Amino acid sequence: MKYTIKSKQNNSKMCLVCGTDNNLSLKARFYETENDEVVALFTPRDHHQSYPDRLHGGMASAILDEIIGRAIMSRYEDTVWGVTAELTLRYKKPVPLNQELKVVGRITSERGAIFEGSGEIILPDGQVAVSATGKYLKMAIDKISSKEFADNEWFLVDDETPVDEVEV
Ligand SMILES: CCCCC/C=C\C/C=C\C/C=C\C/C=C\CCCC(=O)SCCNC(=O)CCNC(=O)[C@H](O)C(C)(C)COP(=O)(O)OP(=O)(O)OC[C@H]1O[C@@H](n2cnc3c(N)ncnc32)[C@H](O)[C@@H]1OP(=O)(O)O
Repeated sequence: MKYTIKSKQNNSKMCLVCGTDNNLSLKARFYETENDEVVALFTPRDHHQSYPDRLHGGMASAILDEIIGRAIMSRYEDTVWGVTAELTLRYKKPVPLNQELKVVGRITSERGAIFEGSGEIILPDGQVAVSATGKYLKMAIDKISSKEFADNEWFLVDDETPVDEVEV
């Protein structure tokens, strides 16, 4: 499936998944698509491994958690944020290291302060390696972060080559 990209989301400095200044981070980039999903591109490295040549399940969980959490921001132009209350994973195939991988996530339901979503890590051959469903509680940004933090540590990183489409 081909996803048309609408916009790129911000990165942060220290997040384990999207932190640009965190040497251990997955350094993932996140894009909002025309069909209201979020797509991430990332390349797991040797320091993210569990068994040799295999991404640690906790790291797979981390990026799936984040992509669902980011899908709600996409729906509300960054005015609604969430914290994870529950996350369920299904590890179907080993996730390789040192190859660019794609992740897709979306919101599946919203009622009051709770939203739910799902996401998948997709292998280069198109197979789903890990899938997740999660439940989140909406939280005002001032309960999670300060204005100073947002001003200094939440920013857009321009791509050297702009990403207009992602084929998954
Ligand atoms: C512009 C500034 C930018 C700053 C950002 C910078 C960097 C960030 C970088 C990247 C990230 C960007 C976006 C990614 C977004 C997300 C991805 C990562 C998210 C996380 O990695 S986040 C860390 C892990 N996560 C936590 O740190 C949560 C810890 N935990 C709590 O903080 C509480 O536990 C809480 C708030 C969950 C509940 O607390 P509470 O006291 O409000 O709970 P309470 O009991 O009152 O429940 C109220 C209603 O929620 C229902 N409810 C509660 N828990 C439930 C559950 N598990 N399942 C089903 N329903 C549940 C109740 O049933 C009730 O429902 P009802 O009202 O209908 O009765």
